[in-house]
Amino acid sequence: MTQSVTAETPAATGHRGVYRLSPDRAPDPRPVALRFEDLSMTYPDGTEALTGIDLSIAAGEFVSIIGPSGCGKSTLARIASGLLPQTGGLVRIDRDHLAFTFQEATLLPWRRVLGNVELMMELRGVPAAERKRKALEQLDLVGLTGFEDRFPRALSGGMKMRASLARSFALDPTVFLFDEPFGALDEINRERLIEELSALHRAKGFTGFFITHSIPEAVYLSSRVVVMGARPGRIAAEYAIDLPQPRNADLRFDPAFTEGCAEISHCLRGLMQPDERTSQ
Ligand SMILES: Nc1ncnc2c1ncn2[C@@H]1O[C@H](COP(=O)(O)OP(=O)(O)OP(=O)(O)O)[C@@H](O)[C@H]1O
Repeated sequence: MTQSVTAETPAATGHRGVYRLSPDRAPDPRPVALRFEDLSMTYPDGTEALTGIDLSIAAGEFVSIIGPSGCGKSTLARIASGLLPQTGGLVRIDRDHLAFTFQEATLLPWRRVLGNVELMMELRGVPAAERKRKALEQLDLVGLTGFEDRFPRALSGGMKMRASLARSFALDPTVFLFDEPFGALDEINRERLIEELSALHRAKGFTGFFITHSIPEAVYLSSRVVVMGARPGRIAAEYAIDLPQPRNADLRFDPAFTEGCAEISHCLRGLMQPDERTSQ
């Protein structure tokens, strides 16, 4: 069982749990991997999706973004990925070592699993022998060894997402953007993939930027959870997730985990005023 915020927690380890961060706190001294500076986005039809987003993510951090539907989470991820140009402010990110996974696994149906995982390396000109070795290594990491020769249609939703993750990890990304990658999966598959992603983050040390609707998913994976308010999206609150690492399935039963989820849920509900709900 993991430690919780109780009297059992030895004083020497300090108070562990989920706590709200002050907007005036000192800047993180670690190198920055992703930064939004006074970022705003207004779509051509006049929809103001984001306003005044200031957010800095340090190298190796795993940060989740949570917020009401339509608050601009996907817009933020698409701007970070470079797929969508912002209309105001700046985004700083190294896109040479960037990977992203969105809700759909987007595998090529005419390529076998191995061919799909090799695809991005092929596009970057990685020699055949090296790409095969690397693809097999990534497939092993995501638990798909033995499925290399299958076509995507013969995979479950969870397996397709695993293959998609393997394809991205093959590029050794330093920054990985996720936009609700497990949203279409059933609960058990989802929990398993979250546990595996958390272990992969620890093993590989990339910087994670994770969009989700699920508070437990965000708390499980993250070192920090950012709560966005309804449109035009802005940052409403940030929480440090100071829970033990490595994380495992037991964490979900830890009082510090459930209390942290409840607090973030409370914050989110407070942001969803009736007029905001009807305007979404
Ligand atoms: N291409 C577009 N043109 C105009 N408005 C858009 C466009 N794409 C998104 N929007 C609007 O911008 C706002 C933010 O959308 P976005 O998809 O980023 O929100 P979200 O927080 O990811 O939503 P959800 O949680 O439901 O996926 C919404 O009001 C949406 O309708």
